Amino acid sequence: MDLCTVDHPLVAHKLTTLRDERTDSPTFRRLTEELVTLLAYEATREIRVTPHQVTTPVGPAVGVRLAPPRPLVVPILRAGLGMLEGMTRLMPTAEVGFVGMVRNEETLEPSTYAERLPDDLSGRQCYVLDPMLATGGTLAAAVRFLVDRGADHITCICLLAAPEGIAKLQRLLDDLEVPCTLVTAAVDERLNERGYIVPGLGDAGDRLYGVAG
Ligand SMILES: O=P(O)(O)OC[C@H]1O[C@H](OP(=O)(O)OP(=O)(O)O)[C@H](O)[C@@H]1O
Ligand SMILES: O=c1cc[nH]c(=O)[nH]1
Ligand SMILES: [Mg+2]
Repeated sequence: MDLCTVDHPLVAHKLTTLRDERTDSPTFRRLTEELVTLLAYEATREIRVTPHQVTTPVGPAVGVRLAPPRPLVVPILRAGLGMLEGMTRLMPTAEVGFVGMVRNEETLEPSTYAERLPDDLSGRQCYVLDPMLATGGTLAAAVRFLVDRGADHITCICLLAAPEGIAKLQRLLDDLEVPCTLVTAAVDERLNERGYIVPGLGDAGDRLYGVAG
């Protein structure tokens, strides 16, 4: 798995406000969308295009357009839903599939409670959205799921990643035969004893949807 940490002052600025415990839910949601749009620019570098000719008011121009089949964007519910709008704004023709996963806060093991994806993902480029890569269990299971369905190119977009989670993802996806890239705004210091990213931003799902603010 390739790792891309997006090093950009605007990303760092927005991420700092996102981390701030005083940032309320509406602002948190808006910043999440803005950050995803910035990360998506990097994350879609390998998106497949095909030559396409148009006529400008002055004459013919050869350009490109996205190649079929349409890319698939997969937010991991619940927190990943906060990233969907920011992604589809950049790629409005993408198809969207959903996976609902929750981490057991005692064992830190993920379980899947919902899934709505195309049955056959052969030849599809997939973009998995989840703000937090902590122990890595959730994202590893989601990537496996997509590859088992035939996806042949996977890009995961996270806002924050822990070194432990990146290492686990590398280990668990070692045998993957399709290209897989992780794009993140930052790699933080470590996980705490409860599996939370330090310094992180707390519980992303709660800050997006759970806590009034
Ligand atoms: O890397 P891991 O250790 O597996 O943890 C990361 C997962 O935890 C969070 O979701 P959570 O389980 O809290 O569900 P939620 O989105 O409904 O809040 C986060 O959005 C990831 O999906
Ligand atoms: O730091 C963390 C770890 C898992 N899930 C979160 O929302 N935050
Ligand atoms: Mg949560």
